[in-house]
Amino acid sequence: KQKKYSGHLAGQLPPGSLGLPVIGQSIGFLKALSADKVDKWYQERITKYGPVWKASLFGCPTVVLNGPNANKFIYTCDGSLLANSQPPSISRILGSNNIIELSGNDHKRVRTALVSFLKLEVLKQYVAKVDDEVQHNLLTHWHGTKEVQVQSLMKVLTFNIICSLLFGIERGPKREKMLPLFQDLIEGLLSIPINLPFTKFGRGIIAREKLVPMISQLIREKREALEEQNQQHNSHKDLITSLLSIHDNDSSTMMSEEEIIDNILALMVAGYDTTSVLLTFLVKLLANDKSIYSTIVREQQEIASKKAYEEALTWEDLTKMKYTWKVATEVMRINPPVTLSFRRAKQDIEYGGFIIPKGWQVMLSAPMTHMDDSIFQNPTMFDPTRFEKHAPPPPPFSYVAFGGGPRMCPGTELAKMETLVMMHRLVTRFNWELLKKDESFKRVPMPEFEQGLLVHVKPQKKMVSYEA
Ligand code: HEM
Repeated sequence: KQKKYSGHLAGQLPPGSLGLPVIGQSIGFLKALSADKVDKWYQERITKYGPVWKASLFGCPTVVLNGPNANKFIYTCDGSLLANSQPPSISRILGSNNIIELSGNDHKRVRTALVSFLKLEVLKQYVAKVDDEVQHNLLTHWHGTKEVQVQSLMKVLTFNIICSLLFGIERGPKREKMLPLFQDLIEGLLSIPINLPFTKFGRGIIAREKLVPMISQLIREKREALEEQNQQHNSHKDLITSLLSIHDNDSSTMMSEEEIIDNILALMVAGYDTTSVLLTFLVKLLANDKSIYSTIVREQQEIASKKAYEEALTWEDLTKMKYTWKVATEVMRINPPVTLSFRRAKQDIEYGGFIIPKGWQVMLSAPMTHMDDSIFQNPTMFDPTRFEKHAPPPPPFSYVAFGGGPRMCPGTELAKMETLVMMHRLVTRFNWELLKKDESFKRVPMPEFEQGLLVHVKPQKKMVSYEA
């Protein structure tokens, strides 16, 4: 029998167990997460309790919701009912002004400013820049080596692209100084918040303290450059310049310097691991599935055949990579890079006949819908034709690799651009084989391959002649 909730809304708490004090079900959950079996962990509870149930996770009573309607409810819910809620380590390291922490008008304002650079019409101009970073990455790290660790190289690539496009930091010592600092910062985000110099959290704080003056200096330089320039000819060379140039109605800049710093850090974190994970899964898939590999190669060779060897890709070329993107979309259906989303009830909420009390955590098992056989037939089968034009599109809020609603990933177009350019250059320049056919990965919470996905690489003929 369910306990009655005696808060201001009368009703029942969802079924389920809160387990032991503090620990709750966190250990079992983290174990399932690490083994990439969270869907099984959820399914056991859904079978037992139904689609709305409670548990205690990360020291907090939590209601877990499931299904497209639940996804829609959480993704589109007003911020005064459900707010974004992250562990305290995240806001301490990324700063309290970062977009993930904000809600209401502040969220809208900061998001509008970021999207004014990240939207497709603007990003289209930067395909050649992304291509330059991709070609440089391949020449530096893949060429001339027999064995590569794919995941770490994909991280170097996404870091470099973000440095170039978003921060306007070109190749050189500044980037090299920043990379290890960003890595410490990222490792500290999901750590136990004990601030000592040797803990992950402590190292994350130290990294923030070193990065903030570097970014401040960058902002100063860009502000000066902007003042010297004729404003009318300002062509938004990077995100920071763009943020410094856009103004509110009262002509003050839309974001303060503190806000720019916190959001620069947040964008780096949001864009670095996610896209590199997708690229790593793609490399693995293409090594194991010859039929998908050859269809992608055909699509990419067709584009390459009309261009000179190193000629930069254009936006138009990317629009012809439809099959490659369907494959990437299906990769993210089966292995979504982001699987956990947390919110917090700002007031008592009635949902599905139950009460979610104020202050409780609400967790979205969003990608459960990716494996729901009433939505995606034969869900464990890899089938990019699900996303063909003639196939019925999945119902709203059931494919949620990029989230949904007003907080849907604003980096989708950038992630797509990076993925398509890298896949084009990889399949037209290299052949590769996995050193371990089924190298597994853990989710911590992002997928990390045990050996970083080791592959044996061989440059294709043209690359050899280029070398000569
Ligand atoms: C394959 C790559 C990516 C995937 C799968 C992905 C996935 C997601 C998901 C699922 C969310 C929503 C989380 C929630 O509602 O709780 C999100 C939010 C976000 N993503 Fe991405 N992302 C990717 C790449 C990027 C890139 C390249 C950037 C920018 C450089 C970026 C920036 C952001 C930001 C700033 C948010 C927070 C938006 C807000 O709260 O309004 N992401 N992403």
